[in-house]
Amino acid sequence: MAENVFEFELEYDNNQDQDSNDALPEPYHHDSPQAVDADLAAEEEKETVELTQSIVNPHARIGPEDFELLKVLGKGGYGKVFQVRKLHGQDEGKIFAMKVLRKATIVRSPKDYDHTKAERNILEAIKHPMIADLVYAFQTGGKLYLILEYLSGGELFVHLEREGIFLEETACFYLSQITLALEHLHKNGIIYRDLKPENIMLNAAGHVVLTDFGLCKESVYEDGRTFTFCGTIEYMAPEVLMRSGHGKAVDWWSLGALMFDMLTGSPPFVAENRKRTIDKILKGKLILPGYLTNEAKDLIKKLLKRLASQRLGGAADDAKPIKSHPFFRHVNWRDLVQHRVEPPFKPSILNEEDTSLFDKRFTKMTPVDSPVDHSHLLSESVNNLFQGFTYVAPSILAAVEPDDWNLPAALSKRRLAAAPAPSSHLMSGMDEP
Ligand SMILES: Nc1ncnc2c1ncn2[C@@H]1O[C@H](COP(=O)(O)OP(=O)(O)OP(=O)(O)O)[C@@H](O)[C@H]1O
Repeated sequence: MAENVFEFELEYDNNQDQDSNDALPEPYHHDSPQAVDADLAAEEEKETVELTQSIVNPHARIGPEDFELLKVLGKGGYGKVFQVRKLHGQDEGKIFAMKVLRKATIVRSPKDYDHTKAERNILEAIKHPMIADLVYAFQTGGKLYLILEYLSGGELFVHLEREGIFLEETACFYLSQITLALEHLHKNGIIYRDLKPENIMLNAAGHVVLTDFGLCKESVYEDGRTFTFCGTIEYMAPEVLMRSGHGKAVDWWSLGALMFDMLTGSPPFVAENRKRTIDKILKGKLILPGYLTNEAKDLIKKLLKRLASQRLGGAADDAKPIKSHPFFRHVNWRDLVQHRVEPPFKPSILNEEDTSLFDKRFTKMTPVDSPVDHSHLLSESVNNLFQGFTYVAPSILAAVEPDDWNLPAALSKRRLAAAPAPSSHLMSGMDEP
């Protein structure tokens, strides 16, 4: 493929980008009284359910003593994620992912879902083949431990980084599975909100599974670093960045940003710093490379409409028009949800414990060579974290030295790649929407 195929400019140009259909109207400014009113109105309609041990496993007595900590898998904005093995009772020997948070709440909009069906159990609302299964939860030492299905295929975007970009057919498979997961959450009144590459994982067979489920999380980090926008912002909808009150359509914007990323190699609006990235998301011109098919261009344009009311998926029928868009014309949605469609590639893993597809900075921490008591070396907070666990792998002890615990989440290569495009000229064959 020609070298310059992927070179294109996403230059922010104040003079050209004010497409009147697409510019955000003034009342969307986050300091405006209208925006505040919208936020308050939205808050009033919300129902919040805090995830607790009694909600997730009301009948089983589960605690840290039931798990062995094997590896660190990753670190998000809110806490670390470990690979664990269940030691006793049901699921004995099975591998899970364990996420440590201070607190997690699921926020639902009651007006959006069918109460008779969904209100029975919040867990039903988040159960779906394309959403990580929450199997157990327990609380101890002021922390919440969520035991989730272990997704050994790693982050989808690790595979994308390896490939550079995906063929449209490949992207179509992943995007359609993500669409199904979002549609399910929306039907249950839940907005995912934080759709971004790091949250899209693959299971052992290569099917998409979203981690989280619109959780509102509280960080385990103790220095108050919990900002709304502490992580990746490149995939966030304009109305999220403007804090102007937002609905389900925010997830469809993120889907559009992911689609753009999968097909071109970087998110649609990137700049050298967060402020300029936000500026571009709010006002920058969307430039689509000419090698995309018309169907792909059309869907991206319709998902990246700045006004949520004009965005595909922004109406009451939510995912319906997205699923019937020509880009997805070959998708058999029924087969897809039942995992009856062969994934584009199968992750190469040896067994269910395999962590080779995870970031080695986490999984290959220098092992501490003797199983001695390291507690005197660890800070009180780290000590508390491991209290009660039957076994903590030496590599985990090495991985959570107090200094490291406070480091910001490691930047993925892809997020680093979300730097400004160096070229200052438009490549040939570029289309403008
Ligand atoms: N169920 C899982 N199975 C395997 N690995 C997982 C699982 N959940 C999360 N991880 C790994 O841990 C990393 C951090 O998780 P995650 O992004 O969900 O954390 P977080 O604290 O919720 O942060 P954020 O909200 O910033 O994404 C993921 O990028 C992934 O590599």
